[in-house]
Amino acid sequence: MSSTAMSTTPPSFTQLNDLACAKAGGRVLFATDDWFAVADNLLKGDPPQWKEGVFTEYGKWMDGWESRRKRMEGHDWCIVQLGVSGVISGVEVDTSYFTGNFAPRFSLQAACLPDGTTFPVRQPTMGTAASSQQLAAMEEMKTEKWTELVPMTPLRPGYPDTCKNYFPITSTQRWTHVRLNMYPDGGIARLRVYGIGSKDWSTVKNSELVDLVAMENGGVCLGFSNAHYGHPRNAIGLGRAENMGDGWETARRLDRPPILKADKSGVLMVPGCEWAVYRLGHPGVILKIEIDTNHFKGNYPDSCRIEACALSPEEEKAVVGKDGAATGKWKTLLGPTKLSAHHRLFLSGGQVQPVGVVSHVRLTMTPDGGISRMRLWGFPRAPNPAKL
Ligand SMILES: NC(=O)NC(NC(N)=O)C(=O)[O-]
Repeated sequence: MSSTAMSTTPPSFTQLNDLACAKAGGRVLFATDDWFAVADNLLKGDPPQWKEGVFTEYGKWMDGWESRRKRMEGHDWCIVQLGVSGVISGVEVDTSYFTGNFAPRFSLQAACLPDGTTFPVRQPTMGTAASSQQLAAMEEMKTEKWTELVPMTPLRPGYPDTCKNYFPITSTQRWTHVRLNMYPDGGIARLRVYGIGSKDWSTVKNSELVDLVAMENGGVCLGFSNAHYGHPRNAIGLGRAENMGDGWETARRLDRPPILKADKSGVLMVPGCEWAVYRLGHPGVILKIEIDTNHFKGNYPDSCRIEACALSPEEEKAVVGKDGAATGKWKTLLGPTKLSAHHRLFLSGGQVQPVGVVSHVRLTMTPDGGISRMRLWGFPRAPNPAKL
């Protein structure tokens, strides 16, 4: 089911979507002990912090999940409902700043629980632990449904060079929940569950417009030229971006001419651009596009364009990782389009080119900057116009 090999350089699965983060709707449903710091901190999107000399009523302030030193039988664990259910390719267990108090061992289980599965009401509160009634209620849940993805494995302490613990996962099943076990107790700063969302497309009607690239619908970023300030996977995240950090933002390109000039249509004449390639959650016909530069006010791109094509899995392998994801198959879906600051641009009709059924898109921004969201609404398969 899993490999327990740990590596220090981030493995490629960390480029996928974090299915558990709070931003994607991930939630802690149950934790055995929230004494020093509540389990909900595991799912925060921002990197863990250290606050020198800051203490709470219960102990040292810590940015993560930290249970008490156990003085009873058992071990600590929590249940996380994934924000987006899907196939998990790997996990990152970050022990940042937990040095004398990190969880020495952990394991990860997963389950695909039916909608409506209920858990005891959770009120995350420091200085508390699950009551015996709550623990008994959890026992009644058929916990044998949990499948082990990572067996009990040592973790390393939260020093800068040892805090990141990576574990690849080979299961190809769809999961809705994970259970994180700490043996016997201690602290973990962040849990990142990397993978690709999976949607039941059989329930989607031919005439239903769906954002085919959205993370929750199985879209994923496969490659990019630059993600200096923000990863392009953010552009397919849930809802509108919370702030500038929740978008795709590149560094300023250094090949921009010292004095900028524009063509007759006002598009800047610059040699370089930045790109990101996405696989759609389902091949389809794209009819409407939204490009949102929300929060990018002094750093929105001058323009963007989108190309699209249908790629087989073999063709995808050949394309991904290549400079500019070059393939002769790209067709223009959206020609060069001027963008503006902090603005939601909706495109349809004659602006969106009829390129047929496509499975992949390449979003290009010129010359650089930030795009907070890209939405590609379409039909998940070529519709029969007579039936619309
Ligand atoms: N100094 C500590 O961190 N002590 C304890 N933890 C917190 N957060 O206070 C502990 O015993 O693990």
